[in-house]
Amino acid sequence: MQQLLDTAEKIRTMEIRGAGRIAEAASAALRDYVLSLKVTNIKDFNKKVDEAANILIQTRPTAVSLPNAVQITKHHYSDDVAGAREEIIRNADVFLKQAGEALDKMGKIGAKRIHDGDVIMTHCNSHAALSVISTAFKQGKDISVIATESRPRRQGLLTIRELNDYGIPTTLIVDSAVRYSMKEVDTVIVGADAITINGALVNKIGTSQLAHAAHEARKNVLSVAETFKFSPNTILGDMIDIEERSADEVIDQEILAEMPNVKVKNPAFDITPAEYIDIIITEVGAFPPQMAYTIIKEHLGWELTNIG
Ligand SMILES: O=P(O)(O)OC[C@H]1O[C@H](OP(=O)(O)O)[C@H](O)[C@@H]1O
Repeated sequence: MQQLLDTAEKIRTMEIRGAGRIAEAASAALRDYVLSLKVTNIKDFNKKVDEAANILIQTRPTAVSLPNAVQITKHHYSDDVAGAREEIIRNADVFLKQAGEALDKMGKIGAKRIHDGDVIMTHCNSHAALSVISTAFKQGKDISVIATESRPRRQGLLTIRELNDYGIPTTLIVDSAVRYSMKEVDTVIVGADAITINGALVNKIGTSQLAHAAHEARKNVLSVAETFKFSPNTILGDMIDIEERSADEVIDQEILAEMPNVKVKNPAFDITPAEYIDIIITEVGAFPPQMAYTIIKEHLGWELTNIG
């Protein structure tokens, strides 16, 4: 259990971050947990697995990849412990393999949307978006990138380092320079923490103003999202919970304490309506956001049948 708690803590503190990475870490943690679980009764086994699953799911509320990965991993049909354990281990191994392959597939599909000479704007640090950008570059396309800083945690600094290592010409801007810089941009490429049934994109705070500015300037907006980032529960009327993080990510607590009339809001994500997104690149193809229902039914439909 300690190993699983350590992974949960790393996800909560964002030592492990990125919607895809937290899903993979959670799936692996659950697999390793059942490997070490010493119970003989299937009821006890299921109870323990559910408890562990909930610990992982509760670490971060927004990225739906996390509960989806946990559900995919823990779902089994066995009525004995050995069989259930085997199924869960297999589920995790398949999920981790497919998640790795998805990045490559999305890279190849998305790169078709990038042309020689394109200037791409990206936000935060998305491994999925970077897969598309790096694939296009490796194909020999002459591209450059404008990357936002992504306050308050400045994940943009991770992005520019990775782009630099690929050898891709990159410009770093502060988040408030997005609209000013849009005239130079051909295509906006971002990741996703969740896609809702109405095709809305939930992603790092600031994504919606970037997409709004792109829409105004008639520039393309691509989101790169594995199918496990689509939210089945939004079909059932649930809303995506937007994570509020601590004020000290934004301002020093001591300075804030000097100003009793001031409070800080630090939402980690925002919602971009479907009409500002041209296409969502998944590992099974490029879809308009309006096709979210089909993707959920075909790839995550199991969860709907699970809900009473
Ligand atoms: O799965 P990949 O594409 O890596 O990341 C997807 C999204 O996850 C990140 O969230 P955070 O930094 O964990 O809060 C960003 O919002 C990013 O766009």
